[in-house]
Amino acid sequence: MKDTSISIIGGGNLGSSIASGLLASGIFSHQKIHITRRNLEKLQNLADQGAVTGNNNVWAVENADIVILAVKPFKLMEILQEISPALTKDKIIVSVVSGVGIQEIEEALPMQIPLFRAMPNTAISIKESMTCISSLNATKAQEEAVMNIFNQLGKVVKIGEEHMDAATVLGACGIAYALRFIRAASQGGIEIGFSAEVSQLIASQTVMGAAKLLLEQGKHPEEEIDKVTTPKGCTIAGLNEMEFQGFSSSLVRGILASYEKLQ
Ligand SMILES: NC(=O)C1=CN([C@@H]2O[C@H](COP(=O)(O)OP(=O)(O)OC[C@H]3O[C@@H](n4cnc5c(N)ncnc54)[C@H](O)[C@@H]3O)[C@@H](O)[C@H]2O)C=CC1
Ligand SMILES: O=C(O)[C@@H]1CCC=N1
Repeated sequence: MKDTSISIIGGGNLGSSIASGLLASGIFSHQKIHITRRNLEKLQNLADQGAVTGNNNVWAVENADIVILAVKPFKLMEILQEISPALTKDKIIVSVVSGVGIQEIEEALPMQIPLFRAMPNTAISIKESMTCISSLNATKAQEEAVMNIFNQLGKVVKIGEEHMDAATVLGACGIAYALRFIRAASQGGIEIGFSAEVSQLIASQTVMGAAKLLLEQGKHPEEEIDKVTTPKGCTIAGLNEMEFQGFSSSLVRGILASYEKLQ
């Protein structure tokens, strides 16, 4: 893909994370990665790594084979109108905007264009995203090309558009929930004697190990939990107290509250 150009419109939290992941991945030549934002100073770090930064969205789209839209939902229609004159049928559009359906985006476009919705999370900056993808008007080859990009930036799964809000909650918002778990566990660790630094290291590496046990061995969480819960031991005592305090149900209810916010 060294000759392919990619433009990210909206270099905020997610857009910049995507650019960082792309720069680290080597999928595209650095000078073929364009990123726009109104305040260019905030993109200096990406420019220092060789990405092309700017605030001209039309130029960025004209000079792109793949366009990633990463602005806030309320800005999306305005941006689509702005870039419409620069769009051609051979460009691929990928929206990472939450809560705006693929049909709604298509209706705002001047012609039929291969259109994707992708829902990554901010770990895309270190090539560890979970990205869910759906598409409209795309050929098999275009689908493979887009899946291949996100596959190199973490894990990717193709989903029906109707599941995109669920993907937003579980994957994109989910990283915040996982981080809050780590933060809370670290605070517990400090209470029982560790420094903040050591506590965070233990909590973070433990979560990574737990996730890898499931991802690499395809195990069910309870199977792995059973290996840790010694009869009359401290693990089951902790787990049962957590459940008594609503641990699992607070997560399920939080996920539902997040999902309802998108409806
Ligand atoms: N932050 C996250 O973890 C995730 C965000 N999303 C979606 O990604 C989109 C972006 O979210 P964030 O990065 O968090 O928001 P953000 O506010 O950090 O980024 C949006 C960026 O767009 C820029 N922008 C505004 N108008 C512009 C224009 N006319 N031309 C160029 N740039 C312009 C803003 O200056 C800002 O830097 C949202 O639609 C959000 O729903 C999706 C998944 C995860
Ligand atoms: O909280 C939000 O609205 C956005 C969407 C997914 C992650 N952040």
